[in-house]
Amino acid sequence: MCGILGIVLANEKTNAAPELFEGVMYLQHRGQDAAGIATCGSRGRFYQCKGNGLARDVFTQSRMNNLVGNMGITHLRYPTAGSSAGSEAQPFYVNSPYGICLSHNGNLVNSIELKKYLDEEVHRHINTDSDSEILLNIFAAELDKFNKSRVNNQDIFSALGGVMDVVRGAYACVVMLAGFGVIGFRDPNGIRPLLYGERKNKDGSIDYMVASESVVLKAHGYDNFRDVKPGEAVIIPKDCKDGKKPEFCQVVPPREFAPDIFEYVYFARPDSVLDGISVYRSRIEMGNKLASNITEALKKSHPEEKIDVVIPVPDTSRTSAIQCAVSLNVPYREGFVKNRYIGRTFIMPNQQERRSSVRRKLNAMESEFSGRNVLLVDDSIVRGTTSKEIVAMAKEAGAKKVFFASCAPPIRYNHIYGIDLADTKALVAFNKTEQEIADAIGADKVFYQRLSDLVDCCKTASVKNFEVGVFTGSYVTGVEDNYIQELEKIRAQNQRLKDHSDRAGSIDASIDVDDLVDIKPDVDISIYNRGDYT
Ligand SMILES: O=P(O)(O)OC[C@H]1O[C@H](OP(=O)(O)OP(=O)(O)O)[C@H](O)[C@@H]1O
Ligand SMILES: NC(=O)CC[C@H](N)C(=O)O
Ligand SMILES: [Mg+2]
Repeated sequence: MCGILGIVLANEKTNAAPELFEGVMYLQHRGQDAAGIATCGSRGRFYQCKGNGLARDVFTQSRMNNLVGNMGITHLRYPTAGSSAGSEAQPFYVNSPYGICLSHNGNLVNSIELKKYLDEEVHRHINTDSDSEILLNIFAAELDKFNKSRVNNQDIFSALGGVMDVVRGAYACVVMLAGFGVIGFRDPNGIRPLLYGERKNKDGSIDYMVASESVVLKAHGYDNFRDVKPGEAVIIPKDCKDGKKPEFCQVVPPREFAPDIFEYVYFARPDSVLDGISVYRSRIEMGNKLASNITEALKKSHPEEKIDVVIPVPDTSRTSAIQCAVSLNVPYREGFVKNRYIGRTFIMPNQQERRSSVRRKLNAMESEFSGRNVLLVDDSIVRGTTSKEIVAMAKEAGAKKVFFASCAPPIRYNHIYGIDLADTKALVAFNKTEQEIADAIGADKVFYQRLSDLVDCCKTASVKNFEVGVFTGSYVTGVEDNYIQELEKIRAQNQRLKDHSDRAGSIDASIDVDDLVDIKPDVDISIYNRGDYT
C-alpha cells in the first residue's frame, strides 16, 4: 500500500506542486516512510523533491519553490519490497528514453525474473532493491523498442501492453513523460486502486487528476471521476487544448477482477469510494456481520457471560465498532484515547518502534473498563502487536473479561501485494487455533469475521471477487517459488545493516562483507534517482 497521485493543470503557467502537496495530505495514511514529488516544466525538464519522512517534513516551502511546471506526480511510500532507504523513495526517474518518472503502488511477484531480463537482455542498470525501479525500467525498455525520436499515444499504449504481458503482480501507477504528459495505468487484475477525474475551470478549460483514492479528487473539486479499469491506461497530454484530451485504452484484456479486500478492511480512508464500493459502508456492514457472529459464538462458549461495553481500537475500527455495538444493543464507549500526533503503527518500519508506539498512541480510561466485560473491536489482527498491548492495557484498567473481535478473518498468510510481511511466522495467527490466538494476545476469547461474510460486506453487482490471499494463501496472480524467500533475504540483510549501524552509530568493522556490498545509504546518492532532500 502506497499513495500515488498525478495532476495536469490546464493553465500552463500554474505550478502543479502546491496542489500535489495538498493532495498527498489526503493520502498520508497509505505511506508514512517516504514522500516525493516530481514536476515537469515547460522546457520538458523534471524537478524533484523526495526523501524519508512524512509529506509535511519532506515538502518544505523552500523545496516546493523549486518544483515548477503545470504537471507532476507524487508518491507516499510504505516499503513492501526492498528497504526503507532514502534511495528507494519515489518517484523513480530514468533519463532514457525521453525522460520518465514513475510512482508505483503494489508489489511485483516476478521481480527476480524481470531484473534478470533487464540485465541480460536489455542491459539496464538497476540501482536499488525496489521493484518499482524494475517496473519503470521495463516500461522504458518497451518504449525503447519503437526506436523513435518521439512517441505517440499509440506507442505508449502498445508499450504498456508489453509491460502488462511480462510483469506479474499488483501495480497501480502514475507516470510522467517529459514534455508529453501524465499516464495512469492499473494491473490487469485491478488489485490496487486508481481513479481518474476532471475539474472544469471558469474559463471552460479542464484540469485532470489520477489518484489512489477518491477522497483526494473529491476534496479538490474534481468530479466526473471514475476508476481506471483493470488492464486499462489513460494518457493525459500536458496541454489539453485545441481538441487534445485524455485518451483511455484497454491495453490488455482484463483478467479476473480482484481488488484487494484489505483496502476496505484497513488501507483506505473510510470516506473513499473505490471501484464503486464505499469503504465506510463496507465497514458498517463488517460491524453488522461481526455482531451476529459474536452473538452466536458467545452463546456457545460463554453462555453465562454478557458483554457490558463495546470499545473500538482507534482509528480504523471505529466505523465497524459503532455498528457492532448498535447491532449487539450494547453501549459503545471510546475507552482508548488516541494521541493525535502518532501515526499508523502497523506501517512503521520496525517492530520495536511499532510496539512502543501502541502505548504512546492509545491510552486506556479506567472508568470505561473497570469491572466490565469488554468487547474490543479492531479491523484486523496481523502481527498481534496492537492487540497484545491493548488487551494488557484493558486488564490494567480493571476490565473483568476482555473479548477481542476482528472485522477480518484470521491472517495466516503473507500479503504479497502490499503489506511489509515476508515471514508468516510473524503473524500471530500463523499455525494457531482461535483459542491459541486468544492465549497469545492475552484475551479471554477472540471472534473473527468469516471470509464469506467479509466478501458479502464489500461486493457489488459489478465487483464480486476480491484478492483474499492473506486469508487463504492462494493469490490471484500466483507467486514465483523463490519470491517470498528473496524478500525475506533482503529484509534480513537490511535488518542486520540497521542493527550494526544503530549499535555503532555508523557501520562498524565487524559487519558481514556480504552486507556491505549492498549498503543502503540514508541519503540518496545516485545521480538518476537524485533527491533534493539532504
Ligand atoms: O496486529 P497488528 O500487527 O498490530 O496490526 C493490526 C493493527 O494495525 C493497524 O492499526 P494502525 O495503528 O496501523 O492504524 P489505525 O490508527 O488506522 O488503526 C490496524 O488497524 C490494527 O489496529
Ligand atoms: N506499498 C507499496 O505500494 C510499495 C511500492 C513498492 N513495492 C515499494 O516498496 O516501494
Ligand atoms: Mg488500528
